[in-house]
Amino acid sequence: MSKVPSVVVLDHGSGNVRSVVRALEAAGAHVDLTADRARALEADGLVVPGVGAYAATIAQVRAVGGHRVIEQRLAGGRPVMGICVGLQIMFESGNEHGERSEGLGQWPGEVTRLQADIVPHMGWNSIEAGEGSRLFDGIEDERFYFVHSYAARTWEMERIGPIAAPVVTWAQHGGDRFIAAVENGALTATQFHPEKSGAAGARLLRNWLAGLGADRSGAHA
Ligand SMILES: NC(=O)CC[C@H](N)C(=O)O
Repeated sequence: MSKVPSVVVLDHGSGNVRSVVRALEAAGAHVDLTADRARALEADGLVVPGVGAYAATIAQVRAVGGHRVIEQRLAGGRPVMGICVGLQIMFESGNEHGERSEGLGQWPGEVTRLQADIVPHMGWNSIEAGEGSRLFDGIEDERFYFVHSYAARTWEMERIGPIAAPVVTWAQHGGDRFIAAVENGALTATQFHPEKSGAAGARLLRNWLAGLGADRSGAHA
């Protein structure tokens, strides 16, 4: 019998986390909002949400030791999901208001300002799910809610030998194309807010939870 997946939402001082907690609970997870290292390592899944500036967010994540927890989880193939700035800090760096900040470097490339007449990109938008995506399985109306002025606008990570290439999902705003989601083994991230994206967002979170392999009882058939 598979148990209810346990998820830690990393409490690094960002706003908007309560809606992430509620959305994950509605999707069927037991959720803790904490920065406690042991609990963040032990949970079936770790979610790194974030709203606000890149520099402040990465500083907050480092201040609670989140960067070490993320590294340690990913080294052991334990799932992590980044949301909004939580996606952005997974890249090498971010450049907001002329301030360049070093990110966690899980993916090469820099997060830069959207090149569009209307910024921030705020509202519902469609996405082009990457081939082989599991995150968007079963989601017919692929429209999600975005609130951002910066984005990863290029994908520089090539396939590395037998290692499967990450699945990258794109979106467009004002003629500018940017990364809307990445599925890279244990690391998943969305630029949009699944917790604000209605039924599509709820299904996406259920899809992510389903992949957590919550049954860690060892009683594999
Ligand atoms: N929603 C946000 O906090 C936006 C995150 C980031 N500062 C951006 O503008 O892209």
